[in-house]
Amino acid sequence: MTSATLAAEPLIRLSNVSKSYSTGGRRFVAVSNVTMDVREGDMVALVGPSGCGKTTVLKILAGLHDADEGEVRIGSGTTTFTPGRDVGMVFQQALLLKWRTVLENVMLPAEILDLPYRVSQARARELIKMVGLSGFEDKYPYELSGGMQQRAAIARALIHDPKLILMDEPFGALDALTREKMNLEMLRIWRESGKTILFVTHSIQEAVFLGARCAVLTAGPARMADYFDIDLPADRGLDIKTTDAFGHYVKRIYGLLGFD
Ligand SMILES: Nc1ncnc2c1ncn2[C@@H]1O[C@H](COP(=O)(O)OP(=O)(O)OP(=O)(O)O)[C@@H](O)[C@H]1O
Repeated sequence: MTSATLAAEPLIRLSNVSKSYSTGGRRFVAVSNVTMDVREGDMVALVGPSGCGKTTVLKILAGLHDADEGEVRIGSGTTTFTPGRDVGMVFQQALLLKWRTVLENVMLPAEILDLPYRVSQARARELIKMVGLSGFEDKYPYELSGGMQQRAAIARALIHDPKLILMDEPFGALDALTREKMNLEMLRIWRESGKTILFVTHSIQEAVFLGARCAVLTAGPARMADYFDIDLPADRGLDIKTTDAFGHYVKRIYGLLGFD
């Protein structure tokens, strides 16, 4: 294989992945037909209604669940991948430890992974700056707004320099204006960190605004309906939401979800 071929290899390849759960003696398809390549450094949005299997896909990628069928490959000829070390996660709730300061919360994965303390602390301070929390290093979670808590959670997800960031509705609990602001911040953080990010959302606008690519999942039946590039400039501002191109993608997703 040539180096050009290796460089073009996706970081993630999912082919026809499906997963069922057993409840009350019955099998229930949580997600099926998931086929997607994720290039290193892309931000990919997974959008769909409640119960369509978005979190299940993230859990499979995090190594928390095995797929029942299909191929799951993470890593490439040039990039090794160890789920316990190479995944950073951000959830709908920030889940900060209330007895730890921002700096101590951001340091937590570094402590768990036993990474060198001084280097990690310097990195934590850099990340706190990158997520816009300079000056709040020694504050406790109760002293932060919801948006600030999510910023700290994002810094915590980045502290061990993971190759893949999985975000499950990270801004779902924020008010609408804070969410818009965090969307802008998220684009900046993605550009500055260069990370590969999978981002789950119920919001079609958020998916189109943040995604370099977008996977649309449907419920009943739970399956991946489509996966396509969002061909908008990487350096997007909120004004892009009023453009025809943005509207075209929003309309496409509404159609896939049956809102024609
Ligand atoms: N551990 C489990 N055991 C049984 N059923 C489960 C389990 N986890 C998820 N499910 C079911 O599988 C389906 C897909 O769940 P999943 O959490 O992946 O959906 P989702 O798209 O992330 O939903 P939401 O947007 O509401 O978080 C749901 O119907 C859910 O009830």
